[in-house]
Amino acid sequence: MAVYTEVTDEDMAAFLEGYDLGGLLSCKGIAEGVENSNYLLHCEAGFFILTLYERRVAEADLPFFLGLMEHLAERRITCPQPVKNRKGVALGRLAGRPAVIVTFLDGIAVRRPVAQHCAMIGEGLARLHDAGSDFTITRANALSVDGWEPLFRAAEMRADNVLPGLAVAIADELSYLERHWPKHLPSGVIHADLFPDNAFFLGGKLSGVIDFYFACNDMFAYDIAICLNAWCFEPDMSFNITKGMALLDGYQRIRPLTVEESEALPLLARGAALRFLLTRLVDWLNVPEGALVRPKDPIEYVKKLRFHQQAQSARDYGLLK
Ligand SMILES: Nc1ncnc2c1ncn2[C@@H]1O[C@H](COP(=O)(O)OP(=O)(O)O)[C@@H](O)[C@H]1O
Ligand SMILES: N[C@@H](CCOP(=O)(O)O)C(=O)O
Repeated sequence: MAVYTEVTDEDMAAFLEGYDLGGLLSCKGIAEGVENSNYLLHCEAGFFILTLYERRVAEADLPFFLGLMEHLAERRITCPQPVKNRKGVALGRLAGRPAVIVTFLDGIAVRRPVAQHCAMIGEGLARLHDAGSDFTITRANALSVDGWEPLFRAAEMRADNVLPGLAVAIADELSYLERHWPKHLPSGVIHADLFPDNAFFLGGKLSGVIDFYFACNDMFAYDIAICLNAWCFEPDMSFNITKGMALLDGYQRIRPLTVEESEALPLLARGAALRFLLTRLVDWLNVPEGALVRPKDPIEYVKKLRFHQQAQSARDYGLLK
């Protein structure tokens, strides 16, 4: 359960007084997520999500995230919308943290995606990339290759307690990726965390996308690589090429990949696996005392990384052309 910051009833009531949402009927800490503190608010005006931004979200980046959600919604991407208070401002402060209320999205996040979900997520991702093309605020990816070394240093001394030999394996991979990371692939606004828990489905269709707090400007194909990692492995950590094919086909129905993007896919998949391995490792080793959170398993991403390290080409992910 991700609640790092508790909010007193008095503080909550004072905060909500600034909004036109009617009385608070109930407020529950949300069991999913690992990054921020989230509460489900039931107000007289309906259901809302209250997010208190925690350690990985820089307050200066909030105009990018909130502006992006508004921009995407104007281009028919269903995503949460920041709710403005009576002064017309969405970003507030609660219990010492930056805080925002967003609209609640209906839909179900699938626990065990099948190929059809992967096809829809591929298509949805490409639509999101297109919709972001005229968004004018930019944000560098703080968790791209330059951000991995500091994460590794924060976990290096204790990495072998999680898995013997892990520190050396990460150091070697980091050094390889730093030398080979591509620089000139097509780029734009990417979601950067489009995992199954951040995509909702309703009536057999992708109904909405949430959690834009890693969104940034980076390579489109890197976002695809993140999704291949998150959506196309089986619980035994074998890669399901049928799901990979579905995701890549779905994406290319909207935005075909360039030859350079296809060729870079195995390398980008390695980078994406290392990125999530590192944040999970750091979080696994540093659960804040008293926080209600279930940290995610870093070893899952060690296994995914091993698959990518032996991949020869994009064909190993189901890319046929
Ligand atoms: N706008 C929303 N509508 C409906 N549910 C939401 C919304 N935002 C968050 N949630 C719920 O809260 C959970 C945690 O949100 P998420 O943004 O993933 O947290 P974190 O910032 O910690 O990654 C989600 O898995 C989902 O169940
Ligand atoms: N997707 C990340 C963790 C952060 O995302 P959240 O949406 O689950 O809070 C991972 O799986 O490592």
